[in-house]
Amino acid sequence: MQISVEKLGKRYINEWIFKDFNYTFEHGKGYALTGHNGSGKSTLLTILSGYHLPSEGKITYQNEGKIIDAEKAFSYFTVATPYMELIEGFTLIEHLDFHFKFRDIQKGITPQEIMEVALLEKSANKYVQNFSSGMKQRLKLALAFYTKSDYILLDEPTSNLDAQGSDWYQEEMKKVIATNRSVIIASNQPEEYKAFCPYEISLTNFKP
Ligand SMILES: Nc1ncnc2c1ncn2[C@@H]1O[C@H](COP(=O)(O)OP(=O)(O)OP(=O)(O)O)[C@@H](O)[C@H]1O
Repeated sequence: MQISVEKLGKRYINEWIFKDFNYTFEHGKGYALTGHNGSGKSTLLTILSGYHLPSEGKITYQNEGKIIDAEKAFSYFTVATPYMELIEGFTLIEHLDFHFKFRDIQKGITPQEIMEVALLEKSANKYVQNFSSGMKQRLKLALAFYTKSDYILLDEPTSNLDAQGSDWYQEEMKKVIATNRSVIIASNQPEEYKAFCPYEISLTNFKP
């Protein structure tokens, strides 16, 4: 899928966060959204995935030359962001069973394998609300990596991860890149994106 963004702007009350943002995101490429705290990286991710509306401008989603309705574009994305809520009242296995009912998962991947990949196999029957923040982050990332999607959107992906978790992220991202999907990573930590995102977009440049 290609995402074309024209004259995009977001304003909260009287403050423009960014304005006149024009860009085309191509299939199979890696993009980093950088910029100072508050420059709008997370906000732009939420707008690209259709979770929030822009204040002005236009986003066009196209797949193999065909326009995709904005309302249907969400199925082309997986996200691991702070605004993506896990279902706290489910155990891990219940959460995965629920997720598998609603989204297409990468071929041949089972709930058990997601647990193993996310280093959570000992927590199958633990309630998600009792997970540590690092465990929640690994679960979010594993769901984003192993659910079928054209675009993976990540917001500060290694926040809450320890050294082992950060190494795990690096290894999983290498596999993601090899599958020819697009990734867009909002981050100010070069180690989270440098190896995977040849294209860097600084939102600081779009502050009016
Ligand atoms: N719902 C909201 N209402 C008002 N202002 C908001 C809202 N959401 C975000 N903002 C403001 O928009 C600006 C951009 O926030 P955003 O979280 O997108 O920045 P960021 O670049 O991701 O920051 P950080 O690097 O700190 O994560 C900030 O000034 C923030 O206070």
